[in-house]
Amino acid sequence: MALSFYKYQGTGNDFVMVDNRKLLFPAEDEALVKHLCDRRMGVGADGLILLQDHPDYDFQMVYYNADGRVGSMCGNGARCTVRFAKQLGVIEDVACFLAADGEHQASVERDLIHLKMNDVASVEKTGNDYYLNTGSPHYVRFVDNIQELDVYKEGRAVRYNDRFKEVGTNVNFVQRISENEIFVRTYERGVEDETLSCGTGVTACALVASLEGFKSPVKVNTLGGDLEVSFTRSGDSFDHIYLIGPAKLVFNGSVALPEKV
Ligand SMILES: N[C@@H](CCC[C@H](N)C(=O)O)C(=O)O
Repeated sequence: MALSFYKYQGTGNDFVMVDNRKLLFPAEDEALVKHLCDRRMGVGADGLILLQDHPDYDFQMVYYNADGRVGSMCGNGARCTVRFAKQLGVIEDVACFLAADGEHQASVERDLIHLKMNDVASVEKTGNDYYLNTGSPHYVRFVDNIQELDVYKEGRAVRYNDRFKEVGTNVNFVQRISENEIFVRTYERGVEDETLSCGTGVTACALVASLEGFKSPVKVNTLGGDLEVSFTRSGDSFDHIYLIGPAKLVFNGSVALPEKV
């Protein structure tokens, strides 16, 4: 049996996308999702996303990390899903959809997707670092040597420390580039490696940057490309948060499904 899929990437965070409006995908099969995300034995991706119908929304996105487990909110994946929905004719240029952390609005504006993120009620300061949830949990640390940093080693040290080893966290490293520009590298939970960008991570870092004097909008450079985050801040609470950036179709195809072991 073969599965039709589309491969999308949002600033290098890449996803296997499946039109699951007929609900034919075995959504409980973690081993299958992990196989499809495997970069040698499968299609290869940071995650897998099912686009599904929903009675109250234009569509619902179901996100899985590359480890096969259902994940939390995926900002880059959501931007790719909006582009995918437009490609399928499910939407035109605006969308109201359901994700793991609730309802999101989005719009397609030429080659950029504008995604409204959920409000952030507070940010925890821990030493010189920060911890917050932008739909997924993010630990944020400012550094001065971001290009030389061993993100895998330093990210895993936080992700598997006594506080986070059970449920995990994404770990972001931030360097100031100019008065309103930062560079972000992310070790991603559930991928268990550095990804070229992480949308909820970029959002978290931009909000934290504003606690350190940056003003909205914050330009965020990542290894996979550039994004922008705009927001309204009141103390350490944030709303009207938008993650803005490109999302592109890379290829589509069909993949043989492994025989059940
Ligand atoms: N890459 C995603 C984040 C996906 C969820 C994350 N791996 C987690 O498990 O928290 C993004 O673009 O936000």
